[in-house]
Amino acid sequence: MELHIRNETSRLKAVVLGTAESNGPVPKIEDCYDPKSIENILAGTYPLEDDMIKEMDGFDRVLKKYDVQVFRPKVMKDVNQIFARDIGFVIEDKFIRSNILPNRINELDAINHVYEQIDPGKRIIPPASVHIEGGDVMPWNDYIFVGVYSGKDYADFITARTNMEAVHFLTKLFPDKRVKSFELRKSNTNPRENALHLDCCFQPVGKNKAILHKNGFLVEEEYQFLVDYFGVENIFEISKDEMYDMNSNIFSISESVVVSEVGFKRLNSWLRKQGFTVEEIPYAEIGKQEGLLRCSTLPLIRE
Ligand SMILES: NC(=[NH2+])NCCC[C@H](N)C(=O)O
Repeated sequence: MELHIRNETSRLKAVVLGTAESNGPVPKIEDCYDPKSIENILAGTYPLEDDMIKEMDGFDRVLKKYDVQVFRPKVMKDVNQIFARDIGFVIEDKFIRSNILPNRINELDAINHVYEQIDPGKRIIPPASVHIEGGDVMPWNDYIFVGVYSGKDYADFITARTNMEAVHFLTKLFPDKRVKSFELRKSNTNPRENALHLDCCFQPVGKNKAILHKNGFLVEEEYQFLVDYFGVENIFEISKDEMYDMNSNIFSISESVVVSEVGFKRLNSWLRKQGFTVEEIPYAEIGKQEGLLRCSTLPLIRE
């Protein structure tokens, strides 16, 4: 397989889509690794496997409608394998294995059938000191945008998944790219104050537009860099509640086609006004685990 990913929006050819099958029983609070799952468990609203399978089937259908080759992970018993995004990622022709949260380590083996099709010389395994998850990594042409948390209390945050070592690692691995990091706001307890990954508060769409949530960023100048880079007229700024609902986590099939959640009324109407084709699907049950459409995918080949 010839991998090729240069950005977030070029025409998608092949992707891994996670699976909600055998997602396991409702987790114990102490086994959760994001505050939104905890909130839903406490409220008795944690999503049912059947509902999540239906949502992911709907996503699969849209991808296939656009002739995208869709790989699925091998189903592992009682393992949450919905968020394929985080277990590895592709930049240019390289597949980088994530050093993911130890709670999620089993998820990696499930895509061995894909991994084995990749030229061994293009498989990258970062050293153990590099903490990195695909949700924090966004190739954007000459840039690689990376969400990080570098506070001294990093180890206290199960919601902090990517460290500065990861930024240095990517800088060395891609000497021709500009690696730009963004400090993200973390909370283990309040999902409205937690940018779990960079794609929970930012995502480029189309050729030159972006969805953005200011409060997800800890450093004002870093947020401002994105506003200046895309231009304020090309930015769709989302509210705290919209970030909580994961509006920045839609998914691009191409520069003109996006998959979005059916409830994202304000965002979807903005996207249509900008000329996008918006494929709306229900995905709010998956959203209760603090991940959405981008998080469920691991793009392998874009044009
Ligand atoms: N790329 C993402 N934003 N992924 C979301 C992952 C959500 C999952 N509950 C976790 O905490 O790991």
